[in-house]
Amino acid sequence: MKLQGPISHPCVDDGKKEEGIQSSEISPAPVRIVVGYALTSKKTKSFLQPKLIRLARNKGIEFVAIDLKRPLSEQGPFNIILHKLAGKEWSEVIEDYQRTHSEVTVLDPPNAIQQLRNRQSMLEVVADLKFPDNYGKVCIPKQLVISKDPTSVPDEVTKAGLRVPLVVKPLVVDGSAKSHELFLAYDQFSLSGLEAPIILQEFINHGGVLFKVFIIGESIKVVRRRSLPDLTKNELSKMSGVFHFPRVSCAAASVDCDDLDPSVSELPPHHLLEVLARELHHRLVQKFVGTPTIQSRCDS
Ligand SMILES: Nc1ncnc2c1ncn2[C@@H]1O[C@H](COP(=O)(O)OP(=O)(O)OP(=O)(O)O)[C@@H](O)[C@H]1O
Ligand SMILES: O=P(O)(O)O[C@H]1[C@H](O)[C@@H](O)[C@H](OP(=O)(O)O)[C@@H](OP(=O)(O)O)[C@H]1O
Repeated sequence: MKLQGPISHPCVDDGKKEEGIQSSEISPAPVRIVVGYALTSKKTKSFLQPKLIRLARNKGIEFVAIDLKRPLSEQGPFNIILHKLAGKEWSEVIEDYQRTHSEVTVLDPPNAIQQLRNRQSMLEVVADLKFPDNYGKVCIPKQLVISKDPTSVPDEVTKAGLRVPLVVKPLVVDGSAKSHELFLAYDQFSLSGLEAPIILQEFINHGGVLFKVFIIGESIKVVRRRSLPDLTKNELSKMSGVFHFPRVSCAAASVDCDDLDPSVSELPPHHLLEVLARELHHRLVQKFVGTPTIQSRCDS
C-alpha cells in the first residue's frame, strides 16, 4: 500500500517494554490499516504520542498526516480518517469525501458529532435517558443559554428560576482554549460583562471529585479527577462577583483515593456505567446508522 504523507512524528524508542506488547510483536507488523489524521497541532502532540504510534505500528496500524493544502481524495488510500478540526469548510471536505469514499470509516462524521459541539445540546441527550430504577439516577443541572446581549442576564436568570452560584461556560465546544473556559458566578448581576454565547448552569455540590468516563466500544475506563470544591451556605453569603477558574479537572488533577472522603471517592457502579454507555451509544450513534462512533465521553 502506498503512503503519501509520511507520519510527522519520529518513533522514539524509550527502551521500555509496553504493557500488552509481546516480544513477538516488537518488529512492526505489515501495514494493514492506514489512518489519515487531521488534528490541531495541540491534539497531535497530546494524542499521537510515540508510545501510541509504536503500539499501533506493532499491530499493523499506520498514522499518516493529512495535508490540508491538498485535495483529500488525492491522498491516501486510507482505511480510516480521524479528524478533530472545527469549521464549516472542513466539515464539507469530509462530507464530500465520504460521498465518494464510502469504504473509508470517518471518525466521526461531522453530522454525528454536531450535537456534542454545543454544551446545551450535548446534555439534552443525557436528560432524556431512561434508567431502570435500581440503576441509580443520571441528572443534568438546570441550565440557561445566553445567546447575545449579556446585559439581560440578571433578568433572564431570575425568569428561568436559576439559583446562584452559577457555573458559566462558553456554549460552543470546539477544542479551542476559549471553549474550555470556566467561571463561577456568585451573583447574577456580575454576569453582564461576559462574552456571549455562554451557558449558565446551577452549581451542584459534588464533593470536589469528578469521574471522567471514557468509553470505546465495549471498553469502559473511569478516572478520578479533582473538581470545584463544595460551597457552603456560609461561604456563599459572603461571596459576590464572577471568578475565572483554570482547567480544574485536567489530567494533572488526578486524585488518589487515599486523599478523599470514602463517601465521595467510590467509583460509580460499573453496571450504571454500562447502561449509560449503552444508552448514550443508542441515542448518539443509532441516529446515524452506518456511521460508527468509537468514542463517547461522559463527565459526571
Ligand atoms: N454544574 C456544575 N456544578 C459544579 N461544578 C461543575 C458544574 N459543571 C462543571 N463543573 C466543574 O467545572 C469543570 C469544567 O466543566 P465542563 O463542563 O467545562 O467540563 P469539560 O468540558 O469536561 O471540561 P474541559 O473543558 O476541561 O474538558 C468540571 O471539571 C467540574 O469540576
Ligand atoms: O486530558 P483529559 O482530562 O481527558 O481532558 C481532555 C479534555 O476532556 C478534552 O476536551 C480535550 O480535548 P479538546 O481540547 O480537543 O476538547 C483534551 O485536550 P488534549 O487532547 O489536547 O489534551 C483534554 O484536555
